[in-house]
Amino acid sequence: MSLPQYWRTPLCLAPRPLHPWLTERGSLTAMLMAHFPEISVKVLFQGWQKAHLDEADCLGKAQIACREVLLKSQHTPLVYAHSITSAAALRKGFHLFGRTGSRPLGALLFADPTICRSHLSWCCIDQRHPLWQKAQAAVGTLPQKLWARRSVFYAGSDKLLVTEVFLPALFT
Ligand SMILES: C=C(O[C@@H]1C=C(C(=O)O)C=C[C@H]1O)C(=O)O
Repeated sequence: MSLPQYWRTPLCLAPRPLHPWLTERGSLTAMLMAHFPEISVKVLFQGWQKAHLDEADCLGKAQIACREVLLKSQHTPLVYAHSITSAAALRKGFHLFGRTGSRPLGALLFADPTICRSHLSWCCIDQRHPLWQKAQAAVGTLPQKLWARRSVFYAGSDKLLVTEVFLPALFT
């Protein structure tokens, strides 16, 4: 069992070039588009899976609907994103979640003024964390430590937990 990665890590411990990316409260996709050419979404997985250990407190331990993507600039991967919601939320507040396709999820979330967002939290993850393992499987060799952020989007009482892992092109 992997050790818990702490999502209350002080921002000052993150590499300074990552601070604007970690703290951006608007659409991360829009921010990437403003800094990199030809941003695209490569869908890696869209389906049902078990919540990770550090997600269970947000969405419980039942099977959850999951979307995993790479946000890329041309051939360069920039962000590995992992978004999860409940079966009930798929029928209600996040009914478009399963039909996003290669459109960025943010385009849907930030277009709906009724959807709210929690505070952002960040964490340094390593090879013990499933998201570090999935990012490496998707892009190949990665540094031993990566920084990730996460927040919860709310549609009424329905929750969508979005975690974004920042890849080396953004901090090296
Ligand atoms: C939430 C946003 O959407 C981005 C795109 C995602 C997707 O297409 O699955 C997931 C997380 C984000 O990196 C955003 O742009 O802020």
